Amino acid sequence: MSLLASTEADLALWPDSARLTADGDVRVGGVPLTSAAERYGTPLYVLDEDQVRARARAYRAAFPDAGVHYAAKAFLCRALVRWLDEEDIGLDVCSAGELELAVAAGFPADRVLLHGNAKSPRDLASALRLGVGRVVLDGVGEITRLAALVPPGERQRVLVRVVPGISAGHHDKVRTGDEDQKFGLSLTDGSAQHAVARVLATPRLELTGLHCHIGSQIAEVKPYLAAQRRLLGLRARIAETYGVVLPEIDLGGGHAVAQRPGERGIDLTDLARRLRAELAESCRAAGLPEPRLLLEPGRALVARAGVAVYRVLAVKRTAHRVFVAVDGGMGDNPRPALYGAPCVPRLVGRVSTAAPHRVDLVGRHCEAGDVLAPAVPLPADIRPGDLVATPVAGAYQLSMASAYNLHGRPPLIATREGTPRLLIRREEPDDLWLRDLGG
Ligand SMILES: Cc1ncc(COP(=O)(O)O)c(C=O)c1O
Ligand SMILES: N[C@@H](CCCC[NH3+])C(=O)O
Repeated sequence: MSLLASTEADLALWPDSARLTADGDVRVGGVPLTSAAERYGTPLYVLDEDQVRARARAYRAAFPDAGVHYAAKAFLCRALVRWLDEEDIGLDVCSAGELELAVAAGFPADRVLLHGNAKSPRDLASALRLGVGRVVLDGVGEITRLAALVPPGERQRVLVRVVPGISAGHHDKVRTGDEDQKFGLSLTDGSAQHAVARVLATPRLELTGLHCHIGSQIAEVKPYLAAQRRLLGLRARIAETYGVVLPEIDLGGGHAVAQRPGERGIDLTDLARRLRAELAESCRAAGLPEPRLLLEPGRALVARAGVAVYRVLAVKRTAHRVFVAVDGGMGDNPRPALYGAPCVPRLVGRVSTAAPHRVDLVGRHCEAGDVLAPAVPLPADIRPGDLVATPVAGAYQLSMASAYNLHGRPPLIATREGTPRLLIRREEPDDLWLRDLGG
């Protein structure tokens, strides 16, 4: 990133509501970050409710006939679940914990999909007890385990997760469409076809469709078209062999957002148009009715709505570097350490006329690798007590946060029309000690 790009520090990556004020503060959802940091302490996560709702509406507008299921692993809390329900978005969960929280918040279980490459007995029992809409089968062994739990006379709707042989995404660790990884059933070695045959022969399961998820942070449309083609090919063979026309295909999530200045996220309108055109063409050629499309975006619904706010605790100059250490780090945002993911900080709360300097923005955890952003420009006069905020913080930060070094996890507030609401309180040392029974 050039030094200039950061001094200009436009708010393109920030929520649409973000406004710079004359004194160097930034308002998000009408709430000044300095006053939020004063009131709730730092590190602090801020989620702009209107931004989440706007993204949900953008999906509904681009995919009016599809089922859009938010991938709860990106971030989950009860208020968010209610906003999504109001915006007619379904959910994708991957544990009993996520499912139970959503249902406790009033989310209708029949609009939830349950995922997991290794579903526990509790995951499956919870899914059946709460009446989850669909279980996405990820292995042949799961077929009998699930069927055995379905009460007599009832049927559980399921999808089969297929490995389409197409992978994409920002890092090897999140590419999931290739052969020889832990997710899904291979088309190439026949496992997917075998699972389909088994499900069709299992009276307590109803196969509604095929699923794939090729990876995360994908900005191009082409990999989705290729994956859709594979699923439609299998669907056509199933129709030929068994006379069963599956009513759904699920292309998973993975839609990219801009994480750096100048970057672009996926173009939803283009994605929708090209998927729909190809779906229509392929089904016409096969002489089959079109299936309903399901999608599972996580990041693309919430990432840009989130901002993380930190307080600078220390500035250290060494022979070749300047370290700016904040009161968070890999505990609340493990993405830079895990994937080298970008993080674009800006000074908030005062105007600095000092020239930008390259610094390493680091956390306060006991690891040399606790670097939030290496070699990023911040004003040369940055000092302890300053606030630094990082945008695009709404996905896979708090949901992947840990209490490493017994620093509790940060709170999260929602902002809307100038009003902050505390949605998740700070995790205090007491919360952590309570689990330690001392014996
Ligand atoms: C099965 C499945 N669906 C959806 C998602 C959501 O991905 P993203 O947040 O990149 O949209 C994931 C995570 O990558 C996933 O594993
Ligand atoms: N946690 C990953 C994406 C999620 C992968 C889940 N299948 C990231 O931050 O990029």
